[in-house]
Amino acid sequence: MTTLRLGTRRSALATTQSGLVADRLRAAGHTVELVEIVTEGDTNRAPLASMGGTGVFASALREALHEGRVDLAVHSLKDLPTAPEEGLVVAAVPPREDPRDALVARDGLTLGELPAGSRVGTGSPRRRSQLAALGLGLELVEIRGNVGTRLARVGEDLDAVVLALSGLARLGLTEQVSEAIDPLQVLPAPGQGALAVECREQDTRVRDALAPLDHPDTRAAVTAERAVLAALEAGCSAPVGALAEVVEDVDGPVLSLRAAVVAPDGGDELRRSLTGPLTEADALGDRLAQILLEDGADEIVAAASQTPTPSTTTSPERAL
Ligand SMILES: NCc1[nH]cc(CCC(=O)O)c1CC(=O)O
Repeated sequence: MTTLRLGTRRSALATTQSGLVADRLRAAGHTVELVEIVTEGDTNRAPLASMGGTGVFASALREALHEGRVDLAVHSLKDLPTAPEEGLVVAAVPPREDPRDALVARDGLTLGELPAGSRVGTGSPRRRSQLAALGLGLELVEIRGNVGTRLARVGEDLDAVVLALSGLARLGLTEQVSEAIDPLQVLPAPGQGALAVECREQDTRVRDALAPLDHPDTRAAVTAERAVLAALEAGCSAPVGALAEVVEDVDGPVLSLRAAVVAPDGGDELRRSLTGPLTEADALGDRLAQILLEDGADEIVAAASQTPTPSTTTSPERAL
């Protein structure tokens, strides 16, 4: 059996995620070699939006796949642009980690316990707008950098940071989490907590090796979530949250899909939900997006794309 060359970014999270996939392939009898790929998202500290969004993480890995330098790549699914990439295929979507966002706050404070004026770091317009919409009077501060850099600022210049629980869980850092944020308050990014294992479309050897890693319930859920994003014509940096969960209905399992579109200052907020069969995940996401659009989501998305990200936003806690 020939070696499977797995392209990975070098951050702690990327190597952990790649290691998970490598372990599963090795357990199935394959030989796996990790190949490090440097992306602009890793070397450039500018806001992601100025580099074309989180797609910058995927593009260097995809280039390596196209050029045959690697045979597979593991992406955080939420960083993958929704448009399919010609010549490549997502051959496996492994079981999802917890999709929720996590609050890491000084003294273990929860969202409700953070006093007005607390400085909360997040680099994501989606988190920022939904946190602003809670009306807690938080000062939302733009941050970037890897998980370690963000966590180090808690108790220094920030009272708290919000990041993906899945990343912390994969790095074994959940003891630092003060609260897993309820999706009723902050809906996660489409695909958050899931991985996408990509390879060349024509490479049946690698496709066959990856097929057993696919988890159909996770694939259905992220398909519905990404369909919402695609139909809203919103990118990964848009203030759009979506979460699909497989729930038991009287006739068996169904997909329960929720989505939110929230203006950058938290003032305008649309939340809608739908339930449908797992086999029609794509259509379900598309229908939910149409409902959001009928109710004005396009205006919120358009306004958000014209609003430059300020370095801080203060959520409107109104005085009496
Ligand atoms: N945009 C950065 C990014 N891309 C993927 C993850 C990890 C979360 C995941 O597993 O989806 C993170 C970090 C974060 O959002 O805190």
